Amino acid sequence: MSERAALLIGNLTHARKEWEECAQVASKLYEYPEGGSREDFLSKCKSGAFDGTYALYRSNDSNKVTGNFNDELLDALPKSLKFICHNGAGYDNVDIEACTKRGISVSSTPIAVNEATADVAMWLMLGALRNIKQSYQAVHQGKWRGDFSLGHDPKNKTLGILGMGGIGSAVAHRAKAFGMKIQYHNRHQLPANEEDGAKYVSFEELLKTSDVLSLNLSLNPSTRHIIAKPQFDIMKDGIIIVNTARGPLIDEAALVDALKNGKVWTAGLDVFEEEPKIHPGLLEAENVVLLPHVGTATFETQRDMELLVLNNLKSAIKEEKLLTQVPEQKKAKANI
Ligand SMILES: O=CC(=O)O
Repeated sequence: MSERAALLIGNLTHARKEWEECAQVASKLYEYPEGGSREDFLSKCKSGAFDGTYALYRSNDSNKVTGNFNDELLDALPKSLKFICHNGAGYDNVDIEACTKRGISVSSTPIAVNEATADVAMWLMLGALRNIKQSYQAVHQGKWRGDFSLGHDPKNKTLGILGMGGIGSAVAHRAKAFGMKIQYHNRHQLPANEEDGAKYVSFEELLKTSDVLSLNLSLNPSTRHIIAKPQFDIMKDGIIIVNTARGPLIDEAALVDALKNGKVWTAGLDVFEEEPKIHPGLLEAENVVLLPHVGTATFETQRDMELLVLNNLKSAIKEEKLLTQVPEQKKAKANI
């Protein structure tokens, strides 16, 4: 077997020991910890510092350092690279088509993220239903209830889920326990046994008839700004928007307008169009609940995600296949 080294880009917090154990299957372990820069990373790659790398682990936060995995970066990586194991359910910062063209397989971390992200979606949904920001701020400012107004119950409200994958289904499961009626839209209807009573509707019907809309789909060129002014225009007046998926799914400026003119009653957001920058209209708005992209930020989930990435890495080195390869590549398998 030719050399099969592994490269860790970014930090591992919960599964350090398991990473070190990868030395049993990899011919060598390289590390490029956080703290560098894209320029530095590219020059190390070009100088041969990671030669022989066959599979790499890419932490989600390392994107801040290396930037997106695009043509430029893929060209600089060692030619021996065959597998990219990305830590994150979303992988919009990896150019999958460019990887496929080079014969590089990519995995992400679905499943491991489902429960924690769905918990945060419910937290934001309940917060938005109660328009919690006003009373939360008032009590912290010593104003007791302040300019208090009543919220809404989830019970009997129609929750529209855009993207009924693992996270969407976990949101549906939780929302049902709160008495919500669930409808969803996907490119394809799920088999009846996976719908768990949720109603499949068209995208337009979802927008027109939902009281609360939860975004649980991935970001790609065809879903960027899937929610913009024309979509807000046909929604019910007073709809509530929850986004725990990716910020650029929503045209943030259009959301700010819709919050101002009352089309959207409140919103609960964990993700933003230009993270970590947040549209000033959202920061100022009294009717939004904001979190700084912490959907998967629990000890248990972070560890599960790290372990899943490492299991992908080990499977790549030992068996030349990934456990959770991204779906686009499964379709384009012929090219890999
Ligand atoms: O946003 C978090 C993830 O993609 O896992």
